[in-house]
Amino acid sequence: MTGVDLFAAVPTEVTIVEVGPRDGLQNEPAPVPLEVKVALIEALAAAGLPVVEAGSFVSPKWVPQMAGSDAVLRGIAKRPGVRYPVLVPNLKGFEAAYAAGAEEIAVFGAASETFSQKNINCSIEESLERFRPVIDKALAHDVRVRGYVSCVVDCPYEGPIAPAAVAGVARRLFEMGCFEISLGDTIGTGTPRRTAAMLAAVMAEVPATALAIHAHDTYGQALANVLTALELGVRVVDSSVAGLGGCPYAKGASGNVATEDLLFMLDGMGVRTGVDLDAVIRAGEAICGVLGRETRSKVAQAKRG
Ligand SMILES: CC(C)(COP(=O)([O-])OP(=O)([O-])OC[C@H]1O[C@@H](n2cnc3c(N)ncnc32)[C@H](O)[C@@H]1OP(=O)([O-])[O-])[C@@H](O)C(=O)NCCC(=O)NCCSC(=O)C[C@@](C)(O)CC(=O)[O-]
Repeated sequence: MTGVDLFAAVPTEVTIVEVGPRDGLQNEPAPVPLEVKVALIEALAAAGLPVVEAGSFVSPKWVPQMAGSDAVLRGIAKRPGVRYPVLVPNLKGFEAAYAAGAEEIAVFGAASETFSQKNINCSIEESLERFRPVIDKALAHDVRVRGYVSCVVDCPYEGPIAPAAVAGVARRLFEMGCFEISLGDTIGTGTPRRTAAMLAAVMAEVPATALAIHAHDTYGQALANVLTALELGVRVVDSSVAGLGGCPYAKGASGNVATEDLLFMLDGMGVRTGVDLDAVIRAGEAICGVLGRETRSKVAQAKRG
């Protein structure tokens, strides 16, 4: 095997999208104070993370943890060159996000009908029709739009999801003007071969350069799935500091791959990210201290000794 580089296709540079302050904190049982959210976002940006998801402009009746995202967005001392996207489900959310200074938003759909109903109270088709004016308005105001697709491998209600269904939703969002499509393995049941099959179907519709992988680590498969995506040409990876999170509408789902663990793998493979692992570990310790919980990052645990 000497001379064969198994990882020749892995990009030399990867962009990490830190989703902990949104995907992580949306799932906390107790509300997290504004100043804690602001401090977390600022610490993550200071660690070199180029994209830090800062909140969600959704109904506070549905996700009370994300109430006050306008104050968060206004409260953070924004660093030049760092992006602070927020989730937006409809025009009402866009108006509020734009008024709070959002320069990037993310609309979020699903490849599963039942998950779409449970998460955003409408069918996949209705959601796409709802996103269209949001995307149009955002682009008219020079606001970039990312698109999420949930349940790209399995749905907590329907079971396996056909790769073609994922590809169809991803293509529609891309055609509507999303610059990037983040593919969410919401309940973390994907394994590398299934992830690769899903990606192959999506890549027939959307270029790899416009894709991100969003892997929850519920079954310990996240890093393997991320590496699979990188080998197939994906260059953007979502992750969550301390592995915080889950989805309120996917019972039992745990957090994304921990940013610390992702960084340890990428650093070890010589892939550039521009992110300081030790600074992320400190940010993770700080938020876990406030939340009164143990980090889910194996690297943070190991380094603590
Ligand atoms: C989409 C809706 C609003 C539909 O919810 P609905 O009940 O069908 O909406 P509605 O238009 O009938 O409005 C109901 C009430 O909500 C209000 N409302 C309506 N819109 C907004 C808004 N934007 N901001 C604030 N308030 C809003 C609206 O004003 C009204 O208030 P009322 O008259 O009853 O007082 C609701 O289902 C919702 O907010 N869902 C959000 C669910 C969510 O945030 N899920 C977690 C994020 S997705 C995720 O985590 C997965 C991901 C992205 O990480 C990837 C992965 O891992 O798979």
